Amino acid sequence: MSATYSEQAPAKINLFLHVTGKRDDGYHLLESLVCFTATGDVLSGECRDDGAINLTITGPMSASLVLDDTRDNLVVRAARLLQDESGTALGADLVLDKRLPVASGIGGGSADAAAAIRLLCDMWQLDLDQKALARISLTLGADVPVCLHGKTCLMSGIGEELTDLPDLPEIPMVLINPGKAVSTPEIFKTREDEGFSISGLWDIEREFSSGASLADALSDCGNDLTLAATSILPEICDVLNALAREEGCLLARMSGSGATCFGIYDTKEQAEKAANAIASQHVDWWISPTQTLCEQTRELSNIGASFPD
Ligand SMILES: C[C@@](CO)(OP(=O)(O)O)[C@H](O)COP(=O)(O)OP(=O)(O)OC[C@H]1O[C@@H](n2ccc(N)nc2=O)[C@H](O)[C@@H]1O
Ligand SMILES: Nc1ncnc2c1ncn2[C@@H]1O[C@H](COP(=O)(O)OP(=O)(O)O)[C@@H](O)[C@H]1O
Repeated sequence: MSATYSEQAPAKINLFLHVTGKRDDGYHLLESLVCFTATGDVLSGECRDDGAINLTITGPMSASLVLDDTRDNLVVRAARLLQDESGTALGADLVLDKRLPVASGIGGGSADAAAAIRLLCDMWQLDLDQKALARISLTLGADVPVCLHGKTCLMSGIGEELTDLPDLPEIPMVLINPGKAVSTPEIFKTREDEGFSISGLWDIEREFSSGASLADALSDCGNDLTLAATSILPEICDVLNALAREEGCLLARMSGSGATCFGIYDTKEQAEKAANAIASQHVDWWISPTQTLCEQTRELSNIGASFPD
């Protein structure tokens, strides 16, 4: 029996997201402080020697994806690109435990693609250089390079320029999605008439010892896609208000192109309490109390333990 490999696909959070320009090909230039959370999908797999790539999708959010052709799934696309690049004759039976809401601004599909790259490079013992991996990841989506990087960083360009930042402490958070997908291209199109933010505002050397000091610095920034997203899905305002009104909330903001929003809380207890209180009023919302991944917790999660449900 062949060994089972497993990789975690943590949700990506855009702590701030500024749109700083637009390229001739229509892609937008961004500047975003990105971190990752202990909430995420889990990808596992076994090696095949016939080159076939099979994907089974399980988990609470699998219904949003199982009806799609799995050939279009970012996990399978990542696997095919790695096969082409490396020339390997190996294949894989992959299982994606889908826990993150789909098309929700926390990069679930991108995180899965990045997890597939990590898992298959390990399983197939590929020795591809960083340049090849960066190229493959960007081909899969603008958010895939940062998910492959997997560490707190400042993301710029269209998503391919990554600057490491001092690690964040473990910050208590609540993630909420109102249960409705939003389309990233549509959000960018809707904000067409809005101007651009200035780049270079974030002090890349600044260190934060607590969620409070981070939230304070983040209050000078924002998410430039919020106006467009709330005009398409006004429920996002309800989510932001629900997060902000709970005790201990230091900041409530939308991630990416939405609709998932995050609240930063002073303590873990306050985050848990807020999540429970909001869940009792909104049974159809996806609500996840969590925390940011920092160096220490990331090392622990690499041991192979899966994310908490
Ligand atoms: C907005 C962000 C912020 O982190 O997050 P999400 O909302 O997806 O989580 C990302 O840039 C999304 O990255 P990703 O979802 O991989 O985007 P892609 O598949 O490459 O592009 C989808 C579409 O979004 C628009 N797009 C995306 C990225 C970018 N820098 N400029 C753009 O204009 C383009 O219209 C593109 O056709
Ligand atoms: N493994 C996957 N998980 C989620 N979405 C996927 C996956 N593979 C392909 N997709 C497609 O990618 C699109 C963006 O999904 P996702 O990455 O979840 O969005 P976002 O980056 O906004 O959180 C969806 O429309 C979905 O159909």
